Amino acid sequence: MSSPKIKKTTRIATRLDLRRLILVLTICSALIPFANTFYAGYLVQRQQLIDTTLEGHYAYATKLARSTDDFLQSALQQLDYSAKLMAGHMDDLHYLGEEAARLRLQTKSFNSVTVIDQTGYVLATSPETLQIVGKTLKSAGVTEALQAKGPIISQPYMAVTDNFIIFISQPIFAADGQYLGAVGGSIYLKQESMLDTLLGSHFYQDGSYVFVVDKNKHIIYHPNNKRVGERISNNEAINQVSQGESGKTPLINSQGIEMLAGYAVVPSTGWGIVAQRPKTVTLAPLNALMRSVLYKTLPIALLMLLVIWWSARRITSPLRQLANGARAMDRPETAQQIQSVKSWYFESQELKKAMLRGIGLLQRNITKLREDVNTDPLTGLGNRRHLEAAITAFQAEKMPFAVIAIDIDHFKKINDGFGHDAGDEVIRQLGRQIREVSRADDAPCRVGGEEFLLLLPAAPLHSAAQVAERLRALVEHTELPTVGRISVSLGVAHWPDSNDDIKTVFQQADAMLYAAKRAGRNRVEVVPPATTAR
Ligand SMILES: Nc1nc2c(ncn2[C@@H]2O[C@H](COP(=O)(O)OP(=O)(O)OP(=O)(O)O)[C@@H](O)[C@H]2O)c(=O)[nH]1
Repeated sequence: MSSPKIKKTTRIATRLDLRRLILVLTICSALIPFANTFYAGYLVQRQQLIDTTLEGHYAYATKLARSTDDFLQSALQQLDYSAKLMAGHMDDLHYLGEEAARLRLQTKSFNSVTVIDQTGYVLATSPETLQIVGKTLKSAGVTEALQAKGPIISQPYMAVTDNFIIFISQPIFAADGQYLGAVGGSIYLKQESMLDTLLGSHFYQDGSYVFVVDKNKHIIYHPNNKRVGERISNNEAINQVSQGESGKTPLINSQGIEMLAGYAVVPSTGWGIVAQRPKTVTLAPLNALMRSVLYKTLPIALLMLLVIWWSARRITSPLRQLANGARAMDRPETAQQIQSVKSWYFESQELKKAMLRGIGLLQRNITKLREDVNTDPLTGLGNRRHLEAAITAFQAEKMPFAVIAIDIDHFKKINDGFGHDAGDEVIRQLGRQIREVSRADDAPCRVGGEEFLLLLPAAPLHSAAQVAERLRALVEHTELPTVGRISVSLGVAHWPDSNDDIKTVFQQADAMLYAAKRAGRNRVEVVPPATTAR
């Protein structure tokens, strides 16, 4: 009884023949390393690209922080120079206006310039269109400047002119050191300003951009100036830079977009400059490159698969044919089929040879077995099964035949007098003699202990009677080593001449045999013509 496990294994083996197995193994051994190398290569290049981009943005943010710092220092120096000139002309409003205009137009550092006295009262402006001359300003920048009585760069705030600005100012002192007021330049954060020149001119067209935040995480510069003034708290780069840290990091920005950012602090103000680029934009060329590599290598990979599949077919084809042959080893035509298998390589040749040897052996054994089944082991003549097969064949072919029934006379005495082995030898000897008088087509059979039948196809009754007589005489005149001379009695009949019914013909032959016994043995009795049907 086969176990479920063996059944399952057989089912799998039936589904998975050698060709499929080789194909699966080839795909695994060729395509998986190929895919793995391809993917690993992609990952390495991707990481390199990310690292290079981060490094580049960090270097860029650092450079911009330094330029911005230089610009602010330079702006303070320009204001300081003007403050010294204005110190001697605080009551000359025309002069102050001229100097403010020169400062704004020549340096182009500021969107506007304002001169105030020590109370915040506006003495002069450029441009004059500001319309704040004569007003006392209380804005954050002005208040900070008046309190500091020194150079300041304000935090961004909403000015009286309704502009979101940064106010940079220098104090004005008289020659005797008396504080007279301040001259300040404003940078309008939501309009075109020096910051655009400084930061926006470096704006990449490849998706990279720069923005600037103050210490409180308010945007003070952004390429989209609608975002100026916005406070951003959930951005890693801004968090770092507002704590005075410079560096680089991948991050998800406030809009939920993955970015690669470099950031640096402007030392004089604590502002943070962030240069960043969307990750997808950074990786897009690499993805395109990998796609192109894939498209170019795919045909080669497919060709390789095809070659492997074809080779697998060539290798497995003889094995497959041999396996089919192995399933039908008992059929006579299998040897011919296996002989025609083209075994083009050593292993299949050896397999083929071994199978042919095996089939030869098997078929010899089968033939021998078939013969044994129909043969009497003592005499080598046919047995009762052989007799029946012969009768069936003659009947089918409508082949007339004669029957000779043969029995050894007084065989019991031979057995009793010389032993069973001697008796056996007598039976064997009679077998040989029956064969001696038979033709190749005749069917000599041993059907009982010392009873024999000889069927003679196509032999008429009188010919069979002659054969019977020849056998009788042969036995009678043969001297046997142990038992000496013996004799046999024989009865002869014919089908269909003696009777149409085969069974009756055999009974007639038997009856003739016993008639011979009764008549004194060592005789041949033939069915008399009166009992023949025709
Ligand atoms: N040695 C040997 N003896 C056998 C074999 N088969 C049957 N016998 C013996 O053959 C004998 C047949 O004896 P009977 O049938 O009485 O006939 P008979 O002695 O030959 O006498 P008749 O036939 O009347 O002449 C018996 O003693 C059987 O035991 C066999 O295969 N070998």
